[in-house]
Amino acid sequence: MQILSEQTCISCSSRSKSVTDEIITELKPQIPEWGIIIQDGERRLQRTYLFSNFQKALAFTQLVGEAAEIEGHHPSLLTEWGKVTATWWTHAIKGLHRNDFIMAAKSDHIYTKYI
Ligand SMILES: C[C@H](O)[C@H](O)[C@H]1CNC2=NC(N)=NC(=O)C2=N1
Repeated sequence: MQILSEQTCISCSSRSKSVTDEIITELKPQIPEWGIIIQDGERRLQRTYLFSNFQKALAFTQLVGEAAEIEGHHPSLLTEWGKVTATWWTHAIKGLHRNDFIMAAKSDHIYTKYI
C-alpha cells in the first residue's frame, strides 16, 4: 500500500483528473476522520481537529500552512478556540484530486506527531 502522507502533490491544471469513486474508496481508509462534503457545488474533504486551547490550534494552523506551501497545494483553515476546521479541494478542477487526499493525510500526520 502506498502511504498517502509520504507522497507529494503534483501540479494541477483544469485538465487534471478528479478522483473516481473507486479511487476514493481505496484512499479513504487512510484518512478515516475526514468527511466528503459538498460546498459551492464542489466535493471537498473536511475535518475538524480539537485542541485544549487557542495557541495549540494556531500552532497547528501554522504547521499545516507550511506543509501547504511546500507542496504548492492550499487548504481552507478556520482557526477557533480549541479547534481548527481544515478543508481540502482542488480549485483548478473544482473538486477532489489525489493531492487533496495526500494533504489530508499530511494534516493528520502533523496532528498526531507535532501537536
Ligand atoms: C499556480 C499555483 O500552482 C496554483 O494556483 C495552485 C496553488 N494552490 C492550489 N491549491 C489548491 N487547493 N488547489 C489548486 O488548484 C491550487 N492551485
